[in-house]
Amino acid sequence: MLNITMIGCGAIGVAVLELLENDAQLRVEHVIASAGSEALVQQRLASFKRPPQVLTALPADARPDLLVECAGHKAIEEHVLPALERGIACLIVSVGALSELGLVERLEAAAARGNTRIELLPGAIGGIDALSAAKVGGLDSVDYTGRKPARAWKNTPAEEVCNLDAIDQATVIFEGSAREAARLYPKNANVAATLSLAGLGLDRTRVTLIADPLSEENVHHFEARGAFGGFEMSLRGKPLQANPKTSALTVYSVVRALGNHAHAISI
Ligand SMILES: NC(=O)C1=CN([C@@H]2O[C@H](COP(=O)(O)OP(=O)(O)OC[C@H]3O[C@@H](n4cnc5c(N)ncnc54)[C@H](OP(=O)(O)O)[C@@H]3O)[C@@H](O)[C@H]2O)C=CC1
Ligand SMILES: O=C([O-])CC(=O)C(=O)O
Repeated sequence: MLNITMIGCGAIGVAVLELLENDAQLRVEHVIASAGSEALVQQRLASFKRPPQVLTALPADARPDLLVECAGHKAIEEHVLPALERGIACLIVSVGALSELGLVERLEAAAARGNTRIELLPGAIGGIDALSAAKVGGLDSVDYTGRKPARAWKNTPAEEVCNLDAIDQATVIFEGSAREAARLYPKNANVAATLSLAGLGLDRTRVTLIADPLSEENVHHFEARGAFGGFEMSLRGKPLQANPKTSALTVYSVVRALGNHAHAISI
């Protein structure tokens, strides 16, 4: 059985724990919460048969098989980098964090010192395997459009672009590079960053973000062209009730990735 530590226990974390509750091969022993949020997280876990222990940092002697980040950009600096140094393999969903200059190199160096690995999870998008394979032959362009219901853009810079409560049609709230999208919309542009890291990079991947009051889905659409030919995909994700910014597929992506570490055949 794999012993897992999870960072963050919000919409994604709780849903992952629910799916793993009866899993014979994967066990989340510890959850790392923000300082001051331990009691709240314990409350969220109260109905679990064997709730994980809630901590605010990984104990010095803890050696989980895997550490999975489901928290947000700041958790990479705070928890993932030190865990890598200690040789703990890490899975990351807040891929947009890697848009910060120098962070990719710091993660690589920490993993090399710890002789371990980092896995960036596809989260709310699919087709990352095809895109990163296409990159081997050379890519010419990758264009991504992220469309979410207006409420998903609350408390983001989109509020300065339009009145999210008043718009009655789809409204473009951002056009630019994936690097800038990830900086401005950390909770909404992880897909943009993931596509960039798999494909043309953060500065050459073109991003359009749309607030759509007529949509109930988080729609991720991208088109890639290159030596391999062309490829486009549209993924219409259902948002999680607990957090409309986040698609349910992100939860399944975490469970799939953890399962791939435990099962004899990974797919
Ligand atoms: N790759 C992808 O496709 C996607 C990635 N994401 C990423 O996943 C993250 C989590 O999403 P979601 O669960 O919906 O968000 P939530 O806000 O529902 O939950 C995040 C939880 O993590 C906790 N947290 C934040 N920072 C830290 C920290 N440094 N250490 C420990 N706990 C922390 C928060 O606690 P508190 O509020 O008490 O700090 C909160 O409980 C998002 O921020 C986003 O970056 C999300 C969707 C898709
Ligand atoms: O969950 C989603 O639909 C994607 C998301 O928030 C992101 O790209 O950060």
